[in-house]
Amino acid sequence: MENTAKSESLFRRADSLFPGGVNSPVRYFDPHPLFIAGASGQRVRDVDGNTYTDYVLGYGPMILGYGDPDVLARVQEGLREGWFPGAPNAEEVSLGEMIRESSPWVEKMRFVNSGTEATMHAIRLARAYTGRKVIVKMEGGFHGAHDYSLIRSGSGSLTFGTPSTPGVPEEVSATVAVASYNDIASVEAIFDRLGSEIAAVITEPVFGNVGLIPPEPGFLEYLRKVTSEHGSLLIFDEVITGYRVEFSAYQNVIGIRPDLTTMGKIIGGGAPIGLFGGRKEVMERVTPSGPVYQSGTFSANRISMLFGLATMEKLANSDYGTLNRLVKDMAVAIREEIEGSGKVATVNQVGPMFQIFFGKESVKNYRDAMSADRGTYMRFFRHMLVKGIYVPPSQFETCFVSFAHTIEDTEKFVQGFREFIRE
Ligand SMILES: Cc1ncc(COP(=O)(O)O)c(C=O)c1O
Ligand SMILES: NCC(=O)CCC(=O)O
Repeated sequence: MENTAKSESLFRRADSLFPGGVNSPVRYFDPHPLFIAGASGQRVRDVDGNTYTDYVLGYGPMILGYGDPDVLARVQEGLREGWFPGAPNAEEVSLGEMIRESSPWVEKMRFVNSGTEATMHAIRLARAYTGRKVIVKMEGGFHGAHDYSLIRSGSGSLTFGTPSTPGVPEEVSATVAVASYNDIASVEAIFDRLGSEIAAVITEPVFGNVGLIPPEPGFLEYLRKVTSEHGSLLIFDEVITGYRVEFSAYQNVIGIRPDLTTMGKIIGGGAPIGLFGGRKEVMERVTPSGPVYQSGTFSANRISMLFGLATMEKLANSDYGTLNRLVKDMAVAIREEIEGSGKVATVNQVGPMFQIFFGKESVKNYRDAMSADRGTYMRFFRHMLVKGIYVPPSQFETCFVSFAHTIEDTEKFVQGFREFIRE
């Protein structure tokens, strides 16, 4: 790393305030995280003045890059009217309409403040609607940090070695059955045993919290079929994938209709947001139109709605095809570097998301990801940081590319990778 004395000093203060010195565990890395002072386009600048081309993008929301002038102007204009929470506003209607027009299977929705809230409420709603208790989730699937889903979960809960965290009552964990992503037989076995008790299957359509893993052909189709046959709901957690690959939820890219969808990240343009939505008859069970309680002081607050609206309006006119091609070409170049080096590694890529795994020929499920060489990944992370490139400080996150990234950026990334893999 370059000189990071100011980050180090801030971390010392932070460490006395926050557990582990951070306000979310995924931000931590040894010996201390970088404190970011500013960000513009595809780059972030730390408090010591070092700049990095960023492939973290705030863990996903910043698909336009940072400080987009059109978003900023729109939000500044809107904020002149104030930033009141706790009352309906015109912006929530416009954003909701925009989402339903571009993701029509989200017939009715509710805005919340995070992806965690979104999946928590979606799960409760599925249980209420079906009158059943059991939730099926995928091993390594991450749906936020609440009790219902922190069971053999991904992201920071893997990185920090607490796959089933202390503090979750056994009674809650006992209502969750864990299957394997991309493994139809593992889902089938659970339905054979518990079919009539299963309220819902929840999964990320593209796995993004054990690194990145695309769905194998037929897997998501099978989830749709088996849930329909058993009267269970299918929940797609699109907190990462919503509006990532095209201007729509990923469900429309693959043509599979879930009963409920959760979103977050991009639809709030970098301000706190979450959404759960889906079939009208299911969503109408939510208070006040139905009995399933859900509320929030800051839900659909005007700041998040303004950021979301400005970002989504811009995304509606953005060329996802070019972005996806840029990242696909980058993945091809990385693959060539791996082959040329004679080393064992692989890269998974879907649209503007990718992740590299060392020591594996291919990564198709959670077990593959877990057996990748995490030590080498962390050495790669540090190597790239020295080159001025910031990738997530964990094997179990996904690299994101924004509309602000250029071919020069991706070439520089590939060059950094080449130096590392040949070393
Ligand atoms: C798929 C998925 N679901 C849910 C969440 C939780 O979202 P949040 O961090 O906004 O609570 C995340 C990421 O954090 C995620 O990747
Ligand atoms: N992929 C996991 C996340 O994006 C979580 C971010 C956080 O908890 O800070």
